[in-house]
Amino acid sequence: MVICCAAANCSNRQGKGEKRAVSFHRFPLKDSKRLIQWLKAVQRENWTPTKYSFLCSEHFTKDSFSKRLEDQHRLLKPTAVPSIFHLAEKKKSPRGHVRGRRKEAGPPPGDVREPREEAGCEAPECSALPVDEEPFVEEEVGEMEVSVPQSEQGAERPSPLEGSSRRPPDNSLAPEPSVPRMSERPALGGRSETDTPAEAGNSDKSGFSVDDFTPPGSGACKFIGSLHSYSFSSRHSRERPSLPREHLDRKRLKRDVEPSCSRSSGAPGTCLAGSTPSSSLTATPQKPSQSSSAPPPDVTPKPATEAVLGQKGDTDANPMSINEVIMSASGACKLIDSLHSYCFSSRPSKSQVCCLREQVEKKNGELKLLRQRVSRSDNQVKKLREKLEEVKRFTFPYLNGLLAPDCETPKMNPVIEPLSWMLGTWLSDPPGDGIYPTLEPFHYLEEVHITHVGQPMLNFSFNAFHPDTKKPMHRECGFIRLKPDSNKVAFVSAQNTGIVEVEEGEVNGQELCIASHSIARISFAAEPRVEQIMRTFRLNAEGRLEQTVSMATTTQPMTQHLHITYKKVTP
Ligand code: HEM
Repeated sequence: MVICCAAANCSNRQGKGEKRAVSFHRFPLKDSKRLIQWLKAVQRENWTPTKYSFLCSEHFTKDSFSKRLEDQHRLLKPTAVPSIFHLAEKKKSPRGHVRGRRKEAGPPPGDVREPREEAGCEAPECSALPVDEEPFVEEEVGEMEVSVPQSEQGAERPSPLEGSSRRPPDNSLAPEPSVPRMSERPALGGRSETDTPAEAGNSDKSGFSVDDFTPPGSGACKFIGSLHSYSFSSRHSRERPSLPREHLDRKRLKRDVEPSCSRSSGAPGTCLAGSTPSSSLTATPQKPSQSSSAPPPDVTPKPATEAVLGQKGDTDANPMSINEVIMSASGACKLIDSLHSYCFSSRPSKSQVCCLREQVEKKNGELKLLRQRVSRSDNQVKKLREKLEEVKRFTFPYLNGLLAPDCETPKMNPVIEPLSWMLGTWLSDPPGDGIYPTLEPFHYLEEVHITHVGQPMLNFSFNAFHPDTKKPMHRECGFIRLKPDSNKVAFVSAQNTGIVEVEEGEVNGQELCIASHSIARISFAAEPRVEQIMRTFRLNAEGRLEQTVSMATTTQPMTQHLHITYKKVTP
């Protein structure tokens, strides 16, 4: 790491051949009031300091410094404001360097990430210093600044006021005996002396490890961690708009991971760049004795840049404005931290969603089973209905008419009105009685349908069943007509025994008396032949329909054959 002075026309940098020590001091990023004072004094346009920006001690008056009691080490006073600048002219530095005016739109000089070719840090070793030029970086314990004394190989030891140490010519990073505080610091940088940039691959090249922001196994946190990286990289890009991103990344990769001891091959423990995390901008002074009595230093690897330049809590600055610099110092990380908080707080919801999804899938499975059960039940119900219909047909065949679907009854023809009392469905009640001289008495069930369809006639059907077996017996059907404007009735019937007959008579009130007018029979009808038939229908006082049938055969005179009473079951 090379630290350069951010002042225009100042080429002071750490590690450059200097005859005298110059210390470097961070910009007071956390003290907005004083930061503005610094920026006004620096007078650099379109530039914003970052935590990697420094001013060298040449821009401060002598009274800006104080001495630490313990070792007379020079400290920048917390109220110091730079005031010594050479802004207008080019001049040759006392050390022979030409101070070129910095490019205003270029990346910040003095920034440790500044490319080597940029003004103010043009030394080729800026990004990869030879080991023997590896800068001695001392973490200044005074408030605000990191004092980075530079020493030249073989140069005289600088005064305590200007710096603190130099490295031995043999490239040993052994501490200066007069600066025990440094010698007591082991190589606590983000990497050990044997680390190589490749070995530090887990660390972001900006000096921040992805793991710094990413809890293991957390995809969301990795994303948020990338926001951190973007926060730094995007600013970096804005500061170098003319450079391709790959170029920038390559440079940053190379430069940012190299703390002052990164390439050191010196003896272990000689790396003085490894500052502790306490090297924040508000670090309090340390006594030399504290080091000797302090517990063993934390050897946990730290991100390289953090180890060298300060805590990662010191956010980089946004180059857009001073206010944004201040805001970004605290706001950006707060925002990202809040994303972390949201990330963690939202996880229970995600698990709840997963839980609910499992429940929904489970319910869907149950619903599928229920549908299968309902389907099976529907089939069972269908089969049961079919069985019931079959049972009804066999048990109460005369009820078929009752189960017939309803249909709108047409308006009755007035001609048949005298016979309207016969309309309806009738069931035998009690069973009918059959008698005849040649027969054993018997009983039977009968279902009668007497209807009309709007025509001037009645339609009838008589269906007899065996009372025990329910098997069909005698059946006949036909029509009953009325002669208009009279009570004369014609009864036309066709019987299953092979007889077709016409009976005529009169209707009187609720009684119909008819007698055979003509009887026809099939050639193979059973004997004895029916010679004459007489019937009487009446509606009795109880509202029941009664029928009486008498007949005369070739062997028997007119004798009653049937009597039955029906109970009306439908209109
Ligand atoms: C107007 C309608 C009917 C006429 C004209 C009629 C006529 C006859 C005749 C001629 C016989 C033979 C008698 C004999 O052998 O001497 C007979 C027998 C018989 N009829 Fe009727 N019948 C009628 C209605 C019924 C009805 C509604 C039943 C009810 C179940 C019935 C049941 C019987 C039985 C059981 C016999 C005896 C066995 C047989 O020959 O089949 N008849 N019927």
